[in-house]
Amino acid sequence: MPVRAILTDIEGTTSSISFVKDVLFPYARRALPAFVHEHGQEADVRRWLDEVAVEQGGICNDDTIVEVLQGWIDQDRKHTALKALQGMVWSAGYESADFTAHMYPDAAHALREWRDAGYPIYVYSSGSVAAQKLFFGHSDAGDLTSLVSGWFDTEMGGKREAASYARIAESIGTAPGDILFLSDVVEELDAARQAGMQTLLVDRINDYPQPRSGDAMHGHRRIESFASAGV
Ligand SMILES: CSCCC(=O)C(=O)COP(=O)(O)O
Ligand SMILES: [Mg+2]
Repeated sequence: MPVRAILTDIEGTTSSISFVKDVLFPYARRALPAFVHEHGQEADVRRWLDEVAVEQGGICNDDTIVEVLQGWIDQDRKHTALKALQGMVWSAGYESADFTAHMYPDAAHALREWRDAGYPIYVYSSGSVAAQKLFFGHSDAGDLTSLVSGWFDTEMGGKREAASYARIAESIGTAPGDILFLSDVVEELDAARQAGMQTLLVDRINDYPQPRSGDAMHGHRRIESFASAGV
């Protein structure tokens, strides 16, 4: 089937899970208390803190909200409010050059090649759109934001729900069957395939030392590098 557009996940796909778990999450965990203290009354921050407070049964203390958020970081919850706040916190880390975002060289190379060949590239990650832009803008391979035609986060819906992929296809104006989605998570690929997209399972051997095979692949073609995508 021809491919007309590429949609990619970030963590575990273009970039290592360990960078997110060992650098980004601890940074956000440490920086959250001071960030909420300094910016908690700004409308775009308050909005998310209030959402957490209401969801937790009406907490009225910011320190408690911070503890809830830190617990969610420890559990790797893909909650839209947490992801929005994490993006704001990481901004300071990237800007002060505390770290750059990990990007596999094969991913950066393929994204450039695909873009040069005329394929529009889109990103769909649980990280907020702002966090995705920071990530691609401060990657090990330099600023890659100009390669990306559009960014999608969980405001489109959960990554394991077929409806989210249908919404993304509609938003970019391309038939689902012409879109190739790359991810390390089989359940995300199942949802994308249910919406009609083509899929590739990315097994980064640093992240997945036990390569998925047989039944664990759910019939998705498996690659270990973007160089083998065959686009
Ligand atoms: C791009 S922001 C940092 C990663 C992150 O917070 C996250 O939850 C990534 O999830 P993904 O959907 O890219 O696997
Ligand atoms: Mg992933």
